[in-house]
Amino acid sequence: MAATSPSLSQHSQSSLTDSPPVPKLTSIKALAAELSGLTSIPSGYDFQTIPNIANDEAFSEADHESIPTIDFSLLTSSNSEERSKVIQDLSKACQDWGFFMVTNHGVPESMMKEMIEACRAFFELPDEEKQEFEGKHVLDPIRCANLYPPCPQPELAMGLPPHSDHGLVTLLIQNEIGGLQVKHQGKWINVNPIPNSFLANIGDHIEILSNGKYKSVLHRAVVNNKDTRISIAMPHGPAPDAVVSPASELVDSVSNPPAYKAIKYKEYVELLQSNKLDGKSALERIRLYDIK
Ligand SMILES: O=C(O)CCC(=O)C(=O)O
Ligand SMILES: [Fe+2]
Repeated sequence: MAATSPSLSQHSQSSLTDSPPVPKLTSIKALAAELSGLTSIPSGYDFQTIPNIANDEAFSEADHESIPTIDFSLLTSSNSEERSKVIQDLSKACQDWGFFMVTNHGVPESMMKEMIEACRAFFELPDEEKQEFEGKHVLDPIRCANLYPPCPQPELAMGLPPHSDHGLVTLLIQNEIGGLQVKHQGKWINVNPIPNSFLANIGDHIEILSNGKYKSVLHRAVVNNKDTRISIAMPHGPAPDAVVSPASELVDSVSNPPAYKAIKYKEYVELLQSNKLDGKSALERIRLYDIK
């Protein structure tokens, strides 16, 4: 798994897709200053004009549909029944949701808060200083910090457009402001941050390795008109030259043939970049047949 070193990227309430043209703003500070006097967003930031995001699918706020929670401490419980139950829950979460909250993980709450505050302080730095930390390539080991300032017309904007993560597993910490939504059974479900928890999600390469059993699920970040949201995503991927394919133990040529072509991780990322961030296009390209 890739280690992490700091490299921070900043998202705004604009969509990160490449069209239509947006006003040139170099930093979140510039953007926030620009927005403070505005009651509506500049037209180029209106995500409803972007074909991939327009005509949005159903959105659900139903309380009963929420991301599963895994109590990490139970994974090492001395009680084997408890252990086997949480392992089953974890497997089910990876199959049904591709996302789960992790509680009782042992990372001190104070450390998680400090990371969020360090991230907030980072975004206050002058642009020249921030640029020193920028990753040069998507495969540079990164810790990706996201800042979503308040937006005057949140219903028209998108903090981060729908995508799946390309690595193995991503761990995310966030401040207390919600905004992340996960696609589940055709609907966008709000993730309500549980204090002091990590959010884990399966990336494309676990979907490949598990032959489609564990799902790499679309997610996106929406914005609001009151509070600044901060999140730090820590992606973990295979080595760049590792060739990833469905695990031989999980396939058989008759009843469960491989559903994905083998591909080198770095070639996959290049494929992904050539297709832009519009959903699961790279995964679709190497899928050999439809899986449910
Ligand atoms: O800000 C968030 O909650 C989502 C971040 C994310 O999905 C990513 O960085 O890949
Ligand atoms: Fe993501």
